[in-house]
Amino acid sequence: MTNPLLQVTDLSKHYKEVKAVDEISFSIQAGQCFGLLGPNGAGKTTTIEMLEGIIAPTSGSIVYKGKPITRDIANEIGIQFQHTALQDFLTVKETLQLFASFYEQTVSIESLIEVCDLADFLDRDNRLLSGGQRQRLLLAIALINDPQIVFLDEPTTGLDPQARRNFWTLIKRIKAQGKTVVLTTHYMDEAEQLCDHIVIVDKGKIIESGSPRQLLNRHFDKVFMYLPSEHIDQALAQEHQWQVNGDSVEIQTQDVEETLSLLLSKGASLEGLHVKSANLDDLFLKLTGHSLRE
Ligand SMILES: Nc1ncnc2c1ncn2[C@@H]1O[C@H](COP(=O)(O)OP(=O)(O)OP(=O)(O)O)[C@@H](O)[C@H]1O
Repeated sequence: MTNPLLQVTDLSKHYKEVKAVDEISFSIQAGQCFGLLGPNGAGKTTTIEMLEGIIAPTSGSIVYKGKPITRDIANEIGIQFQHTALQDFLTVKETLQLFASFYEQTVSIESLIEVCDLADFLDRDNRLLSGGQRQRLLLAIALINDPQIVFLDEPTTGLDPQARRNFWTLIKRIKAQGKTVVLTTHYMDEAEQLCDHIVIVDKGKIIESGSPRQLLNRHFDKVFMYLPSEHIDQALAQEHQWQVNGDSVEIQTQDVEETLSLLLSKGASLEGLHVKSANLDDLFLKLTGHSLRE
C-alpha cells in the first residue's frame, strides 16, 4: 500500500471528563472515499474538526503527506459544514463569485456549475433554494479552491430520497476527479454506496473498520429469507429453529437453494418470499445493539 494521505495515531480530545474522542488511529489513502460513521455524540464531528485543523487534539498525532498538520492544511481542503449560513439577497452565482474572491487560486465557476448541477437555479436567491439545491451549492463552495481533500459532514441529512441519490452522483463525480472524500453520515446505505473504507465509532472509540464488503463478510455468513408464516408449518419452523415474528418467518441460511428445495419438498408456498443479504444497518445493530438512527 502507498503512503497514506492522512495518518491519525492515538488521537484524543477530552472536554473535562468527556472523552469525545478516545485514542483512535486510522489512515486515509489519496483518492479514497473514507466514511466515518456512528450515532449521535459518537465523536465524528470532533474527529473531523481535528483533521481540518479547526480544533487542537488533547493528544495524539495527525500526519498529512508525511508531515504533522499545521494551519496551512486549510489551503488544501474543502469543507461542507452541516450548517453554513449563506448571505441573504445573493443569487447562487453571486454567492460562488463571493466565495471565489476569498481565494488566490480557484477553479472556474463554470466547472463548478457543471460538476454540482447548479445551472437550473443560478439566478435564484439563496433563501429560495430547496434542501437539495442548497447542499449542491455548499458542495460547490467546498470545491472552489480545488482542494485535494473534501470533508462532507452529514451532507444528505434531511434530504428526501431522490435528492440524496442526486447528491451521491455528485460525490461519485468529484471522486472520479481524483479527490479524496471524507464523509460522515448517519445513513448506512449512503456509506455502502459511496465509501471505499469505513470506520465506525461509538462513544469516542473505533469499534470496526474496513471496506463495507470486508465488514459484512467478517460478521455475516448467512442471508435472511422471509416468508409469510401462514405458508410454513409450525412444527417445521420449530424443527429448524426458524424465527417466527408475527406474520413472518425469518430463516437464516448459508445455502438459499438448499433451503428453497427443503421448503418446496415440504409443500410450502413461496408466495411473498423475500431474500435479503445483511447490510451495514444489520452490522451496526449487531455491533452496538441499537440502530444507527435510533
Ligand atoms: N465543545 C464541547 N464541549 C464539551 N463537550 C463537547 C464539545 N464538543 C463536543 N462535545 C461532546 O463530545 C461528544 C462527541 O461529540 P461530536 O459532536 O463529536 O459527536 P458526533 O458523532 O459528531 O455527533 P452528531 O452525529 O450528533 O453530530 C459528545 O458527547 C458531545 O456532547
